[in-house]
Amino acid sequence: NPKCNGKLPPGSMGLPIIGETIQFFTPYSLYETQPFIKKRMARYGSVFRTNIAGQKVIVSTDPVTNYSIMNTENESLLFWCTDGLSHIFGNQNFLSQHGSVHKYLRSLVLHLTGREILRQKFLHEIDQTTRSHLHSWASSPGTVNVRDACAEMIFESSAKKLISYDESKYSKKLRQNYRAFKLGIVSFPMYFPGFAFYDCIKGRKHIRKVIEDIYQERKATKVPGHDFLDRVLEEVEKENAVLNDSNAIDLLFVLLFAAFETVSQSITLITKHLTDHPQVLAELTEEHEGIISRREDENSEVTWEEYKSMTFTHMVINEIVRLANIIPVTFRKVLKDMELDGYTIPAGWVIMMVLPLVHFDADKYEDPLAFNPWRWKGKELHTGTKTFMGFGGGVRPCAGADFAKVHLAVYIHYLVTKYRWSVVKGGEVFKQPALKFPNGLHVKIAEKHKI
Ligand code: HEM
Repeated sequence: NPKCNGKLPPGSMGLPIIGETIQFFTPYSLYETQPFIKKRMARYGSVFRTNIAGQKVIVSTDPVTNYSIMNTENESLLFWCTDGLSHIFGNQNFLSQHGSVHKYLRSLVLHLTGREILRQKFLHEIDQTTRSHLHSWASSPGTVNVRDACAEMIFESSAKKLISYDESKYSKKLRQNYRAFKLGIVSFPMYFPGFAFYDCIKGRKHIRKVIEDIYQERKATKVPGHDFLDRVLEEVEKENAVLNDSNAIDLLFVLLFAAFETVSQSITLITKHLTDHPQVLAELTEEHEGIISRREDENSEVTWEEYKSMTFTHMVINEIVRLANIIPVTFRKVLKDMELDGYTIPAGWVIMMVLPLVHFDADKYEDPLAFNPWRWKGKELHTGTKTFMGFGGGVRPCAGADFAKVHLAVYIHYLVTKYRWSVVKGGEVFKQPALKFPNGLHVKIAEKHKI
């Protein structure tokens, strides 16, 4: 029984050291509440204690409590990564910053992911990349594993915007290393060969080295890349700069990961769900063919006005984000003893909020496990609410939500208007609690006018 100056929430700390880590990482289906959480809620109620990966954790499942925690950042409670994640992302990474430093970094990140840059510059680039990748998928003689092909497409697009990375120039392939890295990101932090965390840290070292080389070369030569790195270097070189070489490289590292992994998983899920739900596909096709019919040139690029007009597309995106729960849990660190739902949470513990629960609550969403984009009709689509926290909410909502949505909307636009596809293999999805596609999603895809 851990020490506490009050009443600790009920629960079990499991085995010495590993606590309940094994139970927490037990796989489960995309369309169910994590059994680890469900069982303990039934036994202990909406707040309980546990030990995951050596970290003392309070699990908070009540959406109203979670919403209020997400709106709080003060001397008692701060946004936090677990110790394992801090090790991976760097101790001074963006996610672990607070107050004015966080505010400053967030506004810097919005130069990469905010609406203005998306409207002025990136929508055009995303359009070009998506068109060319879909065209090459359709031109390939065999099948395409959408899971890998999407990861490649989004990685290429994000790495270009961030650091003008050109895969052909470097022997240490960034994406390959991100693969090892991501497998260990939600794992027990055991730095020993054979453990996913070990590969993850090794992957991190390689990736960081590539980013560092690009960073140092740019800093020395001062030849602009017309990318986010130019902006970062401007900040590093300011007097009294908040950013230094080390945390600037960590920032690039975190953003590259956040940008490509979340978006490529969402695109894979969208492709899968459109295959399985012809009615949704039909309504999307109608929306996008309508957009094309209103253009002077039917082959022109997607414009910002068109993007904003894609109401049904945004309903589909919200529905995918609601069901996928790509960020299954988020953390806050308790700095001073605090009260939560009648219990005392001691300083040093971590609160783990399980945001997906509200997305599967039958009182909030009728038939919650069904993929039903029409449920979003007339509802708020772009802000976090007490019942929709797919992109977080409160004081630190997702900084990349618009960036992700533009990628997804442009992909949907070209997929449904120009291509037909069928799944030939794979498509299974499970959670652990990160999303896993064990057999990928292999499709045969062809341009409509060639069929
Ligand atoms: C479908 C795609 C995405 C989903 C579902 C998603 C979800 C989330 C969620 C739930 C949070 C809040 C975490 C918390 O409160 O603890 C968050 C934060 C964040 N996301 Fe995303 N995200 C997505 C895409 C992206 C992309 C593409 C980027 C960057 C290019 C990004 C960058 C960030 C950053 C920097 C934060 C921290 C914000 C802050 O602390 O102020 N995300 N995201």
